[in-house]
Amino acid sequence: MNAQVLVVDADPGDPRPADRPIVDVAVGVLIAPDGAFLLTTRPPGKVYAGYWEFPGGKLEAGETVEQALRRELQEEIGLTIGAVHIWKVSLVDYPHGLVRLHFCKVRDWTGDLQMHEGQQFGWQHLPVSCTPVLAGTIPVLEWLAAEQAN
Ligand SMILES: Nc1nc2c([nH]c(=O)n2[C@H]2C[C@H](O)[C@@H](COP(=O)(O)OP(=O)(O)OP(=O)(O)O)O2)c(=O)[nH]1
Repeated sequence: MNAQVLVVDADPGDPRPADRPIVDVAVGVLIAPDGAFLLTTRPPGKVYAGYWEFPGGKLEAGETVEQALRRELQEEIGLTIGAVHIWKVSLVDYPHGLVRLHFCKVRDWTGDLQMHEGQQFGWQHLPVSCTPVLAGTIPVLEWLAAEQAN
């Protein structure tokens, strides 16, 4: 595995197989006109429940990243999104699986925000006030900070 993989909660006594399948995930970085971005908590019953992340979910068979993002944001938070700009892709090695995260910027949407899975949500600016943030999500905050510094 190359150096660009973020390894999370590694257990030296229980190495992970090198040939695990990669699970693709579409993630929405929803940015409001005032620059605030939406974070939500992982729902009860999921791995890392209660951790803060950007809304999104796994691609289903045959879906593009954009299609999956549209479906997930409708299902999870009740929003119909407009244009999707694929921004960054990262690979994260968790105990539960190896995921490839496709972070997409979204600046327009319609609908009322509804937490269909019992999540909490917050419109955040940097530095974020919510904690804990999911390990695979922390780099996004760094990318946003780097953009703001430019
Ligand atoms: N949505 C989202 N997932 C993230 C982020 N950062 C990060 O490492 N992940 C990881 C956590 C999970 O391993 C994976 C998302 O899988 P998930 O289980 O939440 O996806 P899903 O909603 O399709 O869930 P399900 O079908 O298993 O119910 O991506 C992020 O910012 N947002």
